[in-house]
Amino acid sequence: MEITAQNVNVKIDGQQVLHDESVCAKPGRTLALVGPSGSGKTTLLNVLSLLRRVDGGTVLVGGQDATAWDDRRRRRFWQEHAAFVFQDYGLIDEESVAYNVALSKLPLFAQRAGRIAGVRDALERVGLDGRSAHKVSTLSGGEKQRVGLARAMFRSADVIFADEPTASLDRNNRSLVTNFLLEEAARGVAVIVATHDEVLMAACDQRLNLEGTDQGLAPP
Ligand SMILES: Nc1ncnc2c1ncn2[C@@H]1O[C@H](COP(=O)(O)OP(=O)(O)OP(=O)(O)O)[C@@H](O)[C@H]1O
Repeated sequence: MEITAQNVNVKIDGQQVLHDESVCAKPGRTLALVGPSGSGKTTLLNVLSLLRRVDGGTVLVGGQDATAWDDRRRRRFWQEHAAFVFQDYGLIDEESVAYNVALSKLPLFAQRAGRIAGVRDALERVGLDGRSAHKVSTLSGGEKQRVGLARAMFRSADVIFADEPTASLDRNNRSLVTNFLLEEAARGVAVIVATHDEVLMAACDQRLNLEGTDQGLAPP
């Protein structure tokens, strides 16, 4: 699913955070939003994922103008098409790891049982097999991040939004996240990632530098 921002402007507390930014994330490609701290990477990621509304410009989702979509329409997009790999994003601390991975995708009994093969596979891929019954509140920050990744694997989304997905991980787990994002792109997903991680940004095939020029390598 293609996600496009056209001349997007965002002001927060009177500060112009995004100024006429344009970018296009395509199915099967990885787009890295890069730039120094405070340059607006997370803000642009939130705009592209419809979590934040714009003060000017247009956001197109699959060719449709999504700029004025109401809450119901945006929720449908998140449920049907998107996966988020955000730190702590949407994890329910008091529920089990399996429940958090399968959230809203399985009948209740199956979520509770945590025995579904897809959940087990996803947890295995992120190195959390054996932890499925543990409460998320008992996990470390990096482990929680991997639960978010397992959830994204389980969802089979059309577009993945990832905010600093390798922060607070060790080298092995950084590679795991990077490989996952590349594999998802290889199967046709549009991957959009805000990152400071030079290895991850180098692995992406398009980069938007928010503090200057577009260094995109991919043709439009
Ligand atoms: N909710 C908010 N309230 C006030 N200011 C905000 C808010 N969200 C973002 N900003 C401001 O917008 C600017 C861009 O923030 P953003 O988080 O998008 O940057 P970033 O490039 O992702 O930074 P980092 O690399 O540090 O995560 C910053 O100056 C930040 O202070």
